[in-house]
Parts: sequence; C-alpha cells; structure tokens
Amino acid sequence: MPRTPMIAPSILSADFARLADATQAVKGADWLHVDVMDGHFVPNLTIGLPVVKAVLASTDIPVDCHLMIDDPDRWAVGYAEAGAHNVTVHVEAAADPVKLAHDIRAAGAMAGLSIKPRTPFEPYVELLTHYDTLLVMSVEPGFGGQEFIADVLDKVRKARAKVDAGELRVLVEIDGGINADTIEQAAEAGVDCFVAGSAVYGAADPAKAVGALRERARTAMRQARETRTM
Ligand SMILES: O=C(CO)[C@@H](O)[C@H](O)COP(=O)(O)O
Repeated sequence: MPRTPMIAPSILSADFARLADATQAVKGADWLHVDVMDGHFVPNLTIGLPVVKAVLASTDIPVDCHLMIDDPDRWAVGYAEAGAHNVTVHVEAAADPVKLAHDIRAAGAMAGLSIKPRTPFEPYVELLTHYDTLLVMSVEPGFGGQEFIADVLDKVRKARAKVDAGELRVLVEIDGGINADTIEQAAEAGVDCFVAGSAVYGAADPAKAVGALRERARTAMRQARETRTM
C-alpha cells in the first residue's frame, strides 16, 4: 500500500498576532503543527496551553503539538485533554516515557516521541512500541528557518525499515528545514509526515505551498518505490 505524504504547517513561522488567520490560511493541510517551547529545554519561549486551546478552537485541522519543554510528564496530558490530535514529547526530557505515552493515549490523543538531531535512534526502538509517531528533528529545536541537517535521514531510513518489517507501528515525521529543495530526500528516506514552517508561511499562498510540497513528496515516494522494484 503506497504511503500518502502528510504536510503539517508549523505555525511558529506564522504571525502570532493573527493565529486564527494562520490556521485558515492552510486549508487542506493534514495536520497543524504547534511548537510549545519553554525557554529551558530549548533557547526560545513560545506559547502554552491557553493559546493552544485558542488554536484548537480556530480550526478543524488536527493539531499536532510538539512539546519542547522540560518535565513533559507534568504537562503533556493537558494538551491531549484539550483536544490535540497528536502530542509529542522529547525522549531527552521525559522521565517516564512509557507511562507518558500511556497517559497521552488515555486522554484521547496519539502519542509522539521526538529525538533531537544528535540523539540516536537505536536505543529507543523498544520504547517506540508504546508510541504512535516518531518525530525526527532535522534542525536543533528552538527556531524556524534553520538549515536542514541531512545526516538525520539515516535515522529515518532505520525507522522506515522497522515499520516496513512490522516491528514498529509509528508514523515517521520530520521537522526542520523542510522545503521544496529538501522534501524529496526526506520522502525517499521514508518520512510520512513533513513539518514545514517557513516554506509554508513564507509563501505568498500558504495553502498552495502545502499542495506543492505534498506533490513533490508524492512524486519522490513513487520514484523511490519504482527504483526498489526495478
Ligand atoms: O520545531 C521546530 C523548530 O524547533 C519547527 O517546527 C520549526 O517551526 C520548523 O520551521 P522551518 O524549519 O520549517 O522553518
């Protein structure tokens, strides 16, 4: 069954004074990616639960909450209870990631686990059996508009192989530096869901940019499939 690429615009690159307009501007997106940063786990401070609730109320697009915070064990369930579709925590920050995945799911959301660019994949394979999504960071978390770190695609390939072999059942997501020039290599490596901030909100027509990125990813996935079967 061919994979269908998903595009998740990151509102980090949108105008924070007009968030409802930003959610409306990406109609047709698969998920809306919302970066929660606490100024401790990452060197940037963004928004918390009250603003995420306002974003949730402004859109029907499933909200993908990426918690770049210390102590996600304390905060993550609140985002799931508020109605986020997927709540992602960092393996580098979670104290009890198995319990956390269970609690996020019990609160009605998918549970995501993220790894920073220098965090290896292999030690967390068993842990990922408790999760629904794996978010591979392709920039150091904290800011939009950074350059894509292509080395992380090795981790994507390893995760894809485990998923294709039936050893893991995670959706593979990538975040950071995804644009028209980088999305194809990420798609070929095995990504399912592509987070894109500046490439979407920096475009004159964000909804059109979402469609164009999806088409590029779809084409790259098809070509990768054809190459494998040749
Ligand atoms: O989590 C982050 C950054 O830490 C991302 O979600 C960024 O918002 C992606 O922005 P671009 O790299 O696509 O501009």
